[in-house]
Parts: sequence; structure tokens; C-alpha cells
Amino acid sequence: MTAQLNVTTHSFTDCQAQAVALAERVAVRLRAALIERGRAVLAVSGGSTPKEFFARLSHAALDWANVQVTLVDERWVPDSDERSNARLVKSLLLQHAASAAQFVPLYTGAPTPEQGLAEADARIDALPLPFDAVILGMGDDGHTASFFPGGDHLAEALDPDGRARVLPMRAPAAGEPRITLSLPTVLETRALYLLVSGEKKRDLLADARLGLDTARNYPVRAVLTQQRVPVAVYWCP
Ligand SMILES: O=C1O[C@H](COP(=O)(O)O)[C@@H](O)[C@H](O)[C@H]1O
Repeated sequence: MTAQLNVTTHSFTDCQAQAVALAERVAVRLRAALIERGRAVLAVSGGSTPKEFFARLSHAALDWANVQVTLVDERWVPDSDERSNARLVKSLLLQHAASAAQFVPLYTGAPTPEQGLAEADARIDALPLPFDAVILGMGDDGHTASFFPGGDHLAEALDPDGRARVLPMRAPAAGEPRITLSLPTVLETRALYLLVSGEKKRDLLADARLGLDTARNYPVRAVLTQQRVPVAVYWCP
């Protein structure tokens, strides 16, 4: 018998509505965590898709001083670089009400992610996991976090029983070297969201979920088929 897949999809007619809905959902999650535990932990992706979501969430009325925000993955560049995911988060999410949040970067300033790994690992280890919410994105090649097709640490990163919290990642399509939370770390969360836009990504997700043809090998399939945490896909055209 095939196990029931753990994925629900929320489709929106436009991307503003998607961003508003996800920001409201995540704010509810963070507020609940603040009431229950006095603190909240959020991990977000970079790239271009979450911009509007970040802008919306930055205005959420909640006790941001007790919220820690980190990244699902990072390009190994300083935040002065336009490719930096930390730069994106600082410029769009950690603004307005959310400027009081504590940001925990993955980039350490070491020359390579391999050399910065121990420090990045210690930063994640110091967080009061599980995360209250993790926001994933997805590239056109089926990568999510920095789980890139052909990545040098892909198998280790996707190992459901792997012990590494963070891993370096180098891949032909990744551009610069990366650092990424491993799949088990991504799944150590009370809520998991996958924020995507466009018909191409919608079709890619459907193929990956079903394991059709080449989509069988898309790294995002590991997230869609795991049974640890329900996945809520937020999609807009
Ligand atoms: O490189 C990255 O790409 C993915 C997807 O980005 P998008 O531009 O297609 O939205 C992102 O989720 C990841 O965090 C980032 O490092």
C-alpha cells in the first residue's frame, strides 16, 4: 500500500494574496509560540519568490524581540553582495515591527562554507528547535533549500536519518558555494510551507510529487514524500 502523501496546496489568483495569506498564517504560528513558550524561531528561504511575503510579515503585530530568524540556506557571500540571502532578509523582513527580531545568519565570514561549517552548525544548534515555521522555496530545477541536483553533499543532505544539521553544497547550477540546513533539520519544525509561483513550478511540483520521469530525481521530492511534517504549498500564478 502506498503511504498517503502529506501535502496540501493553497492556490491564489494573484501573488499579493498569496503573500498576505502566508504572512498571516506564519504570524499566527509565531504568536502561538510566543504565548506557549515565550519565544519563536523561524527559518526562511532566499531567492526572489519570498519578497512580497517578507514585506507583509515585517508588519505583523507580534513580540518580535523574542523571535529568532534564520535561513534555510545561504550563498557563501557576505551580506554586502546582492546574491546574499541574509541581505534580502535584512532589507525586506527585518524591517518595521520585525526590526526587533534577532537574526542568526549562516554565513560566518570564513573563506569557504566548509571552513565556516562548525560555526554555522553551532549557531543552529543554539536555537531552541523545533522551528515554529520553516519557509521553503523552489528553483526551476527542482532544488529546494540548497539541495541542488548534482550537489556534492546532496545524498548526505537528503538522508532522513543523517545527523548533520548543516552542510556545505557545491553544484553546477548553484552559482557560488552554498551552506544549507539538512533535510532532517528542515523537518524539525512545527509547520512547513513551500512558497512557489508560476505554472512551470506548479507542474514541476506535481511531477515531482508523483515521481514522473526526470522529476523523480528532483530534490524537492524528498520534502514532498516525507511523512514527518505536513507540507503546505502556497502557490500563485
Ligand atoms: O538559490 C536559491 O533559490 C531558491 C529558489 O529561489 P527563487 O528565486 O526561484 O524563488 C531559494 O528557495 C533558495 O533559498 C535560494 O538560496
